[in-house]
Parts: sequence; C-alpha cells; structure tokens
Amino acid sequence: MEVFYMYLPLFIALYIFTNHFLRKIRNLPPSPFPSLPVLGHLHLVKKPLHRGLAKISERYGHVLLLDFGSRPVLVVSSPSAAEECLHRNDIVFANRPDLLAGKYLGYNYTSLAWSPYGDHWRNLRKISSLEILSSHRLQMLHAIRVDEVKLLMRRLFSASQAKQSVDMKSMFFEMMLNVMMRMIAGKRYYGENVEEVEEAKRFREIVEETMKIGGASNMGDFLPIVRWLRLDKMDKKLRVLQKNRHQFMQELIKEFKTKRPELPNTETPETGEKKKTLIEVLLTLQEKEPEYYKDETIGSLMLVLLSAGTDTSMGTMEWALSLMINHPSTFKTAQEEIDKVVGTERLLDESDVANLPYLRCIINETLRMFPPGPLLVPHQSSEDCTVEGYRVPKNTMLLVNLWAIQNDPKLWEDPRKFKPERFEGVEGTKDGYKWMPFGTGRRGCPGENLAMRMVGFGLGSVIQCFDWERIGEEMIDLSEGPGLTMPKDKPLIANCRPRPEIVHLLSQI
Ligand code: HEM
Repeated sequence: MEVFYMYLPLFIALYIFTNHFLRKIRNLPPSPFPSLPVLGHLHLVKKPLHRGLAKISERYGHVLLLDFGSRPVLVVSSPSAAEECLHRNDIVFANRPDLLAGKYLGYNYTSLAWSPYGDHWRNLRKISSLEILSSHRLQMLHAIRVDEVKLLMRRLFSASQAKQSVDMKSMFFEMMLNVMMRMIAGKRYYGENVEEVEEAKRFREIVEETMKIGGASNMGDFLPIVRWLRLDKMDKKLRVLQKNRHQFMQELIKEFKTKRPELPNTETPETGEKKKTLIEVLLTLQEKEPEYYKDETIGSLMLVLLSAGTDTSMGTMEWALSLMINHPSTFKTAQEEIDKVVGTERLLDESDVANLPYLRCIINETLRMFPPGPLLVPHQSSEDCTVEGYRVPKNTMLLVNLWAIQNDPKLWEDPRKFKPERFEGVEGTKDGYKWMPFGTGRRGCPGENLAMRMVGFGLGSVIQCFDWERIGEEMIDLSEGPGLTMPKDKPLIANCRPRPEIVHLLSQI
C-alpha cells in the first residue's frame, strides 16, 4: 500500500500527460493543460459560466474541447465556429445532452426543449409553430396583446398618480405571463376582477426556480460521485420542482376540461375563423389520438412555451428600460421617433414597431449585451464530425458562447458600451453569426417572432406614455444575477411620470 501511495503522483502525472498527447494524436480540438482525473477542467471554470468560459477561450482559443468531469464539452466562441456547428453540422448538433434538467423538467427528455432530434420533436415543434407561434396565429391573437399592454399602461398610470415607484420586473413579468397564458389556455392571472393571485404566485415561483436550476451548470451532471453521494442535492431539488410544475399543469388541464371556459370574442370578424387557444387544439388532438396526446404531453408542451416565453421577453424589456434610464439621450431619441411615427393622438400599436427602426436598434443592442440565452441551450453531437478541422466525437455536448461572441472587442467596437446606433442599417441581419440572440438552425428559437413583437410593443408603449427617472442619485445597477436567462441582479425599480401630451389617452384606458 505504501508503494502505491509513493507512486500515486507519478501515475497521475503519467495519466495527465498521456491524455494530453493522445488528444493531439486524435486531432481533437485544443484543450487547456492539465485535465485532472475526475474533475477534468472543472477546476478552471468559474461562474457565471458564459463569462468563465469566455476567459478560458480568450487564452486557449475559440474552439475548445473541455472535460466537464466525465463529459466532453465543445465550447465555441467565434462566429465562424458557431456557423460550422449550427449551419454546416446543423443536423449533427440538433440533439440535446442528457442533463438532469432534461430528465426531470423535460419529462425524461420528451419535452420540446429537451427531446432529441427526431419525429417526436418535429411534431411538437410543428404544433407550436402552427398553432401558436405562426404569423397567422399571432395576428389572430393580436387583441390579447393589445389588452395586456393597455392593462400595463393603466397600472403604471395609477402608480404614477399615487406617486409610487414601480417594480418593472414584476410589471413586465405579469404582462408577459398574462399574454402567454391567454394565448395558451385562455386564462389570465393579473388585472381587475382576477382572483388567481395565489396561482399566479405559484407559477412565478415555478418559472424562477426553473431558470435558477434548469441549466447546464449542475455538478451532478458532470461528476457522478456528486450525485451518488447526494452532495449538491440537485436531484431532489429538480424532483420537487418538477412535481410542482406537473401538478400545476395538470390542475390547469383538469380545470379546462371540466369548465371549458368560453373565451370572449372567439371569432375573427374578417374570416369568422375560431380563435382557438393552444390547449383547445391539443385537447381536440387528444380526442383523435389519446395514446400520443396524453395529459402529460399537453402539460409538458404548455410548460415549455410558458417558461421559455415569459422570462426571456420580460428580462429583455427590463434590461432595455434600465439601459435607457441610464442613457437619457437614447430614451429621448426613441420617444421622438415614436412621436413622429405614431403621434400623440393614439396609442402605439404592435404594427407600428415595423416603422420604428431606432426602437428596434435598442432591442437588438440589449439582446447583444444581455442575451437571455448566453450559451444558447446546450446541444449534443449525434455522430462524429469536424469543426474548424478538428475531430469532434459523437456525444459531445456543445456550448455556443453567444455572450462571448456578441461582446468580443475584436468584433464589436466598445462592446460593453450601450450604442443602439451600431445596428442602424444592419439590424435584422444575422451578420455572419456575430449576433444571434435567438440561436439559429433547427433548434433555433421558435418564439422569435412573438418575442420581437411583444418586446417592441411593450417597450415602445412605456416609452410613448411615460418619462422615466431613477429613484435616487445612483445609476441603475446593471449587474447580472445568477440564472439561466441572464436576469438582472436587482429588479428595476423606477419612477414614471405620464407625459402631459399623452395623459388624455391614458385616462381613457
Ligand atoms: C427575447 C426573447 C427570447 C429569446 C432571446 C430566446 C432565445 C432562445 C434561445 C437562444 C434558444 C436556444 C436555441 C438553441 O438551442 O440553439 C431558444 C429556444 C427556445 N425558445 Fe426562445 N427565446 C425568446 C423567447 C421565446 C418565446 C416567446 C418562446 C415561445 C413562446 C420561446 C420558445 C422557445 C423554445 C420552445 C425553445 C426550444 C426549441 C427547441 O429545442 O427546439 N422563446 N430561445
């Protein structure tokens, strides 16, 4: 035994060096030295993950193969490498890794966001695209978004009359949740005559917890020993969270099945077409194919859309308004643009956003600096492939460091400066994978159209109707908090004053 301990350091050193040289011989992408037994490169990776990985890439290169414990992880942080993965090798990388989050929150890898590339995923994606996220559907459900933006304006107006500061994180969240819930299940949680406060609180906690622990930074995913010894309690946390999520959705489905709420204004006047919510469509499909469209499948799809749609869009509006309050001249330019295009005799409508290029530049710049998916959602290779000449083995997890690409000083002048003007004339183009906050390719975000409409509409309206001020001398704190969707560390609390020229419109809402 003594001899074993004597030679242990030698064995470890031998393992590390052999491993390192074998990588070169096998033409694998570069990786920092050393990769330790058991830990791999985890000792080098600091949180938040996107920043920690950006530091490593700065030093070792924009295509890296890291060992997260026992799991090989390809980290790419340049537009050309991202293009190779998400365009040239799009199908190869269209899988998701088998992380704990996908096991628990993704209904054993069967939900839209976690399911492997294949027929089941294609079907879920088709249903969500056709039945809720297509331009046609979005147009049909336009009235819901108008209602909810008006409700937000009314609430802000009342708060300003009462000289109260407003918590814009909550305000935007509540608006987004109402929009999503009404489009999905014809139900709202906030507003006058709504008695669902407890349910809304429950769902908010569910979304917050999902974004906190639902990602790719759980140690148990990489170090089996952590799971076996239950050192990070992650299995338990995820199991409890999933129980709550599942229960919430099943109650919603049950309520819908027993009451089948009559939705107001369910026909489009122009076509007479019925405005079905997603849950109605899914329950109709269930009648035809009960084996496939189980309550669990229906709940899982609604959960993915609700969680993916609410936090991301809300966060973008919150960051954008925070940035503008810190940059009053940008805010003024946006307000002047709205006054010129929309005027002060009517409220801004979603359709106006197409004619407000500066507002769109502000949104693009916010998504560049604070992308809600800084590492996208992890992908995984389904077979061997090559990236920038290196061999990437099957079952390698892929992290595209979008944050690093979108904040790279070699690609962007003064990347940490808020300069919406940089998007003038080029906005809307993907510009060679330099800017892709919604990802791209087969697994790219299916909600981009809805998100851009809602963010533009919500943000444009708060700019048109109110002037904004900080609550104290200090600038709005722009620190990032922990969590999947890059939340602000501290919620945005601010004062709003209705603009005198718009008061007549606000008092009529
Ligand atoms: C500002 C708002 C949003 C941003 C920045 C955003 C961004 C993203 C990103 C980066 C991904 C991962 C892409 C990849 O893995 O390559 C994604 C996936 C996804 N997003 Fe969004 N998203 C937003 C809003 C929405 C909305 C409103 C919905 C729907 C209601 C939605 C539904 C989804 C779904 C279902 C996926 C998983 C797709 C799949 O795995 O096939 N997102 N989103």
